[in-house]
Amino acid sequence: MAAYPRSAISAVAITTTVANHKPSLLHRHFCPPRSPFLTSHLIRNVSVDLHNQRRRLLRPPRAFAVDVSGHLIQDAGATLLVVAGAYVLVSGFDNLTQRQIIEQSLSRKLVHILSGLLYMGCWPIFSTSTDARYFAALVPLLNCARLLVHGLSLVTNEDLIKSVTREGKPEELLRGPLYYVLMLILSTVLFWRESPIGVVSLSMMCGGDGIADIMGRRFGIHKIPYNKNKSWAGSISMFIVGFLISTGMLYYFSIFGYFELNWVSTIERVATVALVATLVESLPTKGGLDDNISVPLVSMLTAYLSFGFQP
Ligand SMILES: Nc1ccn([C@@H]2O[C@H](COP(=O)(O)OP(=O)(O)OP(=O)(O)O)[C@@H](O)[C@H]2O)c(=O)n1
Ligand SMILES: C/C(=C\CO)CCC[C@H](C)CCC[C@H](C)CCCC(C)C
Repeated sequence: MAAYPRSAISAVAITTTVANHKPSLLHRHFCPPRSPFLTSHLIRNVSVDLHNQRRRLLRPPRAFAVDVSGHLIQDAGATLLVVAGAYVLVSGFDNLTQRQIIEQSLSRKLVHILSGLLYMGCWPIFSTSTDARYFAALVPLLNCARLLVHGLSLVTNEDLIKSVTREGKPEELLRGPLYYVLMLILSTVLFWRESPIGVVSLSMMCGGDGIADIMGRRFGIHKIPYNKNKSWAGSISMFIVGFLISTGMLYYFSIFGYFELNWVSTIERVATVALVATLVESLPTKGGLDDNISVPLVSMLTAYLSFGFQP
């Protein structure tokens, strides 16, 4: 850094800010320029017109404004896109159920598996702004409002009821589906894409718990000794698929650089979370906690204890 005249460094910082719109302004102000061509070019400019360069030095707030409005547009666009995606998913499964291509119970579980996983899969399209998580959380929040309005029968929407309830009663929207979107909001705001805790917990709730139902209904002949409503097929599937989806999602987010993981210890930790979540899901819960609350919460606690808090 000492090799560069201070004026040239500031000029480069401002020029690169306007040209690149990268997130950290401070970082760019204190890093040497990357291109030697750019440096010599700017040094020439600076020596020719010091007055103009001083005027440019007064402009960082403008560059900052460009960054902020860029993030705002990106986050608002991403939110709209994901809201539309959620609408298409629910209507699409209603359509498949109406045409009797799939049963209502399968549609409900596929919406359960896909909506949360696709929602997480969309997180990288949000900006690097600190507010991005709140924009993302708007999507389950809007769905939460939708479930409340229809669950309380203030408005009737057959599509939503057919694709996400078991018996087709509006009040069912106020249980499993509502808890599900509340957990999406909680995890988004608390952990976002920056911590493995939220990613693993939501993967267990969406992928693990969802597959336990699908496999348990089809192949669940052998029941678990302490719970005649659950089967070995359901629980073993939950453990294996929950583990695989969690690891896959962690890998996906690590590709974007949101966190770096030691894969040997990560695999052990994810296996622990999957095991604890599967055990909790297999317990008898007559009138007790819904799986959409117990599975993500116990996964968060176990992941917190094994990964440590990485907000
Ligand atoms: N470990 C598991 C989990 C579920 N199932 C089967 O999957 C179906 C649904 O289970 P579950 O999700 O626990 O039922 P509910 O809580 O009543 O429904 P939901 O969670 O979908 O609201 C049942 O046939 C159950 O036997 C299973 O065999 N083994
Ligand atoms: C049936 C469900 C739970 C019962 O166990 C899931 C209910 C899902 C909600 C009605 C819809 C949630 C939508 C997500 C917040 C966003 C999905 C976006 C994506 C791009 C499809």
